[in-house]
Amino acid sequence: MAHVSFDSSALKQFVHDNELGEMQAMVNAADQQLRQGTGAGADFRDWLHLPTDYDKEEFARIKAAAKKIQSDSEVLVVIGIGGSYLGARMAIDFLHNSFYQAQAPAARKAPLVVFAGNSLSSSYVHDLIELIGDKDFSINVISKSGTTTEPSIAFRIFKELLVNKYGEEEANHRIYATTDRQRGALKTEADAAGWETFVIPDGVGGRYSVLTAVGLLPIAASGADIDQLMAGAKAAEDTYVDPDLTKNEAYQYAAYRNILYRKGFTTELLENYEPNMTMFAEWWKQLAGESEGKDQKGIYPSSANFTTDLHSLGQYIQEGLRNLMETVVKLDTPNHDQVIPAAESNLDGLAYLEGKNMDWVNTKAYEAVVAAHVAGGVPVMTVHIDKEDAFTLGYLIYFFEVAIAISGYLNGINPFNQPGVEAYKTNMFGLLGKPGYEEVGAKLRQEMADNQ
Ligand SMILES: O=P(O)(O)OC[C@H]1O[C@H](O)[C@H](O)[C@@H](O)[C@@H]1O
Repeated sequence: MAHVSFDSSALKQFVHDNELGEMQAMVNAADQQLRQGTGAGADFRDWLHLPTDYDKEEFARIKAAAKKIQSDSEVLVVIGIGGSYLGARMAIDFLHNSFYQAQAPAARKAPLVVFAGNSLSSSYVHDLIELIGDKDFSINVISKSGTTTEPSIAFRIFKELLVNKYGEEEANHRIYATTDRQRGALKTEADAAGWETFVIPDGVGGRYSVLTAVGLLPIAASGADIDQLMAGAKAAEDTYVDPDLTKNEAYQYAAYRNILYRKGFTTELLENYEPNMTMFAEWWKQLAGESEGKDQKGIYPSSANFTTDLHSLGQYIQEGLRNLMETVVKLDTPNHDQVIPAAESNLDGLAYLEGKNMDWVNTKAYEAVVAAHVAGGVPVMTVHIDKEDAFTLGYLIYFFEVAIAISGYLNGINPFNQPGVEAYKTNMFGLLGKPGYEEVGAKLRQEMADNQ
């Protein structure tokens, strides 16, 4: 049974039968660029074989560190942004009880994993400090570059809190740094203080790093099964190797979204019918957006959460500007189902659903939405997942990673760089007065004054 399967049956009115086959030659070329390393960004392809070639010694250390954190901390503060944040966040949401954050520690059997350094909000930091209160805590600071502003600021604050609570020596046993093997400020500081460090391999970019220590340590600390996560990714690595579009569903997805993009469907909504998959879409948005949005082109990745957003965005999707395509990640079997109870009266008009399972209703909603949106001119693709467990998540992660890489090459860009994110940083450093950015700051301040 396929753990992840791709369904393009709702595309009939948007894509002719011949079109997929006509992408085959381009897909072969993209596959070669990716697998032979002949494409742009070839130095960042090590995620391709991570599920097989990961560092087993480090993997064991990750598990040991997770155990230690579980034994001595009620809270784990995970500090990171972008690719150093979203993977762990989405996986923890995906793999736990929906109210995991609110569960009593005994039921959770693991520390509460909270995230910081993913914004510059001072209130958020204040509130998190209040949440930690006098609880025992540890810090996992994650940054590939080791110099990103948001996590650096948060780390200063939480490190100070930790040192004040435990003293320098014990604090050093409660800080876990995940960073570059040898470069960057974080690595230098970690070495000087003797923190346990984990490596973000050189050949793995941030948005492709969830199956490295970046994702694995927080996920393991949360009590989820990282062996199964890797096993699922490995199964996907073995599955999506043949570039033949009749056989490779990840490549099919990449090809279809490019066919649709070239017809003017320039925004893709990643959708779910499970609230605990909201963050999965956030992870996917970085993966797709940073990989593909460059050289003044690329599909704009967006998301919607159903059925919730059918009552807000639904109107736009049904009848707004016709540049949307949708990709639903549809869970086929929920971990827990719920029967709609019988009631004495039928004042709510729900008698016709008595005794039915809620998930059956959810699936009918999905089928109804696909039909309505297709009729409204929105192409819909579906990625079915059979379960919401660690194995399936690993599989799903790999499905999207490989699909987005192929998709980027199909659109003629380097899927593994992100030059555009530097523009705002340079301006911000100028305005903040960072040494070396004085000229930028002066120029910007002048421009702002002129515009007043
Ligand atoms: O891990 P870091 O070096 O701190 O980077 C965190 C994130 O910020 C950057 O601005 C990049 O756009 C992202 O690709 C990266 O994932």
